[in-house]
Amino acid sequence: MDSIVVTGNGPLSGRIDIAGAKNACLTLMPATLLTEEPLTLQNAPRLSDIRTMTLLLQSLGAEVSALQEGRVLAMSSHAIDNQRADYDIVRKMRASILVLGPLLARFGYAEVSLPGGCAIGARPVDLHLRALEAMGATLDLRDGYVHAKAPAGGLRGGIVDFPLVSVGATENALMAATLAKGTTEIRNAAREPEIVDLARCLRRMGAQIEGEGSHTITVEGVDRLGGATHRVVTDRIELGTYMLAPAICGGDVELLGGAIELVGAFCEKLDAAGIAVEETPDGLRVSRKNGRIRAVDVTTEPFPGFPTDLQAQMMALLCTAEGTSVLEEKIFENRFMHAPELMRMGARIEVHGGTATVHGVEHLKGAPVMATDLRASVSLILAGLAARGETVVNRVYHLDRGYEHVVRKLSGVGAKIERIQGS
Ligand SMILES: CC(=O)N[C@H]1[C@@H](OP(=O)(O)OP(=O)(O)OC[C@H]2O[C@@H](n3ccc(=O)[nH]c3=O)[C@H](O)[C@@H]2O)O[C@H](CO)[C@@H](O)[C@@H]1O
Ligand SMILES: C=C(OP(=O)(O)O)C(=O)O
Repeated sequence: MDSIVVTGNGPLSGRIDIAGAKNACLTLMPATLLTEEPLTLQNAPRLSDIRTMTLLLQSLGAEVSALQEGRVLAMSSHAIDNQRADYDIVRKMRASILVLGPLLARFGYAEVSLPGGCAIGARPVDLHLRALEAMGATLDLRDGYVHAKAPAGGLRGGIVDFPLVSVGATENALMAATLAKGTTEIRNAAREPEIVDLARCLRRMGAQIEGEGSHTITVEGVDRLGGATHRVVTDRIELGTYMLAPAICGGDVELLGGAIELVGAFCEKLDAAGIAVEETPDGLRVSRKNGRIRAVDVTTEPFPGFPTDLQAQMMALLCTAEGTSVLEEKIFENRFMHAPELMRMGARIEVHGGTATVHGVEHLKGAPVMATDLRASVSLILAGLAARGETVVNRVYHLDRGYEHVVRKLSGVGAKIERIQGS
């Protein structure tokens, strides 16, 4: 298995291109299932999760071609001949559940393997299922699969009232509602930029949607959707991750394609920690002058709050802050697995349930560490950039799910980082 070797070597400077969002692309791709006309996505990230979604769509009979070195995905679902999403693919990626709503809405039937738990938490899909039931679907859980059936005549609009905010369940409900008969109101909807991006793409395909980005989304079902070409929104998590690179080891880096509105709550915490962020014509510039980072407290929340997907990376920064920071993880019940690995590098962290208390130390020391999930992996790389000596991050396949060309991007701004091929 490959590993990444990072050696702390001082301030960074230069520019990093931020890719299209993994989490937007993973919901835009299943939207192809809603129409027999072509859907083309531009600014797609080149990631293993995107390849997994490609395989899943192809297993259903969709045509998916990666053009321009993977930056453009040309898809067509005119010949879907299978409505069963198999365990072998679904188990690799939780976002696979996002084919359920579109398949059910267009074909009236779908079988999708339950994705199961994962390292960061149990992550049930009950809210996805409740949303589809509110549109008249009958669901049966058998042999580890969800067997979903629409009523005769297709899904019907209804009230989907989520008891808690779920990004994926909002996406499934939104996609299904576009082809349901009548009006669907999605209450307590997620407001993430990826939801807004999905709604914009669906609207280009002919859907009638209002209210995306607010708590209530209203969808007027249409008989059919057409094709579209859509540019995937910037990846706010990749953006935040690379904003932390100059924050953690000093310097001045411009993030091309970045925008404050994607990372508002995160920028407020950087400001409190003493990191300067300014808008430029091409994106955002982050700089850190001399002196230590200040400790800050962070609580993860649904958008527009501080994202759980940046919690691990923020913890890496706070390990060397002056003072004590408290991080509260409110979205996933087991998302501090990076803490013991950071402690191997000399960090002082105490974890009690969903709270991690980080006592800042002067500096971290390089060590061999193990990546446990996607964002944990990159937090260890960030910590390694600021540590004294060499850090070897093992098990980097998690990283390939969500970060394209991480070595090229970071070495382009002066970091000492290389990938070692495993056996
Ligand atoms: C592919 C993708 O876009 N992944 C993102 C998406 O995941 P995902 O869509 O899976 O996350 P959710 O927003 O659904 O999860 C939020 C919380 O709701 C719970 N829940 C969710 C669904 C459900 O049916 N029942 C239930 O109890 C989850 O266990 C979790 O505690 O949003 C998360 C929260 O911002 C991000 O960390 C993930 O990177
Ligand atoms: C948790 C993440 O992704 P997924 O929902 O695909 O597991 C993530 O992007 O940090």
